[in-house]
Amino acid sequence: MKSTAIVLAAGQGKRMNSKVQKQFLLIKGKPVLYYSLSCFQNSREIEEIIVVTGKDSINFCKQEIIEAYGFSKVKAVIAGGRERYDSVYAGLCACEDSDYVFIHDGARPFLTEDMIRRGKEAVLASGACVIGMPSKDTIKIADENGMVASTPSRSLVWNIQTPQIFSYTAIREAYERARQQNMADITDDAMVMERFGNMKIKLVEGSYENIKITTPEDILVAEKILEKIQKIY
Ligand SMILES: Nc1ccn([C@@H]2O[C@H](COP(=O)(O)OP(=O)(O)OP(=O)(O)O)[C@@H](O)[C@H]2O)c(=O)n1
Ligand SMILES: C[C@](O)(CO)[C@H](O)COP(=O)(O)O
Repeated sequence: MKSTAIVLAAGQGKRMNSKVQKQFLLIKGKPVLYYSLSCFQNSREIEEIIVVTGKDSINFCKQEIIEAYGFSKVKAVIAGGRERYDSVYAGLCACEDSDYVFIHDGARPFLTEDMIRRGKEAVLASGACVIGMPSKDTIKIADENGMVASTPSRSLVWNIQTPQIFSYTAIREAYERARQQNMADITDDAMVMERFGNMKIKLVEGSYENIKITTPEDILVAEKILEKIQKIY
């Protein structure tokens, strides 16, 4: 059985507001993208990696990250699209003979082997799962006027992370159907499966440290997390 990691690094990083795209910013001397690639490279559960990046960053990625750090499982570095879901679709189209895909934000450096293993177990059992954590905050649903409409029970609310892991055939089919429709409000792959697929999605525990680097203060938080986990990369 072949598992492929699709690592997304084609975003503009507008909310980061930096000259260098956030996936290439350095945390303790290494690019953000390095950390998740390193985890997939060292994982026994992953056979190959596809990196999706901006058209203008393909050579940089190949030379300065994949060759420089010896990420031998990377099979292809391809151009993404305008939206995250376009980049995911490009990654899915680049897969060959994959049984399972781990779709991961390159902007989330701190996934772990344990998460990958838990995700693999869940996808083998159910065909679709997402990594996430129970919400620590109370969540409110707003109405169109910015007023509180309702409060879901916090015990049922999760914050969703990546990787999001699927049977390849099931997520590819869901994406093919979705692309015939309006995808404008789609923010993750589970939504594609929920709306256009045929599998129930298992929630699998990730970690509160599995943050997405989004705004400038996240880099400071990431440095602290890295100091804390003292991971040898
Ligand atoms: N067209 C896109 C948009 C996003 N991503 C990737 O999807 C992940 C999550 O997206 P997000 O954090 O929103 O990144 P950006 O789109 O770069 O950020 P922003 O919305 O601030 O521009 C990131 O690893 C990003 O590189 C991508 O591959 N292709
Ligand atoms: C996929 C995701 O990371 C799950 O939390 C998130 O939805 C990506 O959203 P973004 O707006 O592309 O950062």
